[in-house]
Amino acid sequence: MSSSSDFLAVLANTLESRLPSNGGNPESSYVAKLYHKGPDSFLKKVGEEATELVMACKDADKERIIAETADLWFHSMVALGYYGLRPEQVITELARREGVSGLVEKASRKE
Ligand SMILES: N=c1c2ncn([C@@H]3O[C@H](COP(=O)(O)OP(=O)(O)OP(=O)(O)O)[C@@H](O)[C@H]3O)c2ncn1[C@@H]1O[C@H](COP(=O)(O)O)[C@@H](O)[C@H]1O
Repeated sequence: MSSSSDFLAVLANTLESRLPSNGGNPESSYVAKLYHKGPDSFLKKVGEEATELVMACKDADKERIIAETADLWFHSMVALGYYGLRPEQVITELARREGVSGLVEKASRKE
């Protein structure tokens, strides 16, 4: 397989193709169905998957942690796609933060 970010880009292209404006069919596609129903449908899933990830971590169940993280990332990407955003933009934001301690960044906000 190509790099992880390439994979995310391919998945994002698939999600984009499921938008109503691109002819996504809610009868044959789970993502198109979410987009057809509107933001509440996938925002609810983001909340549910985050909670399920917390529970998997509490149980220290590594297989479930991976599966629930995949569900959370996937539904977050569905949200990104709906708002016309790309995973590359999230990766760019994380890269921008690279090397900046969270403690230092937080302290800089208090000034
Ligand atoms: N990565 C995923 C993916 N991960 C999870 N899911 C679906 O997300 C749904 C919700 O997961 P849950 O565990 O909450 O299952 P559930 O209890 O049945 O959920 P609900 O009934 O409440 O929706 C399930 O139907 C999963 O199959 C996914 N559906 C699609 N993809 C990707 O999106 C692409 C496009 O999918 P379609 O639009 O369906 O063709 C696919 O080719 C995949 O690459």
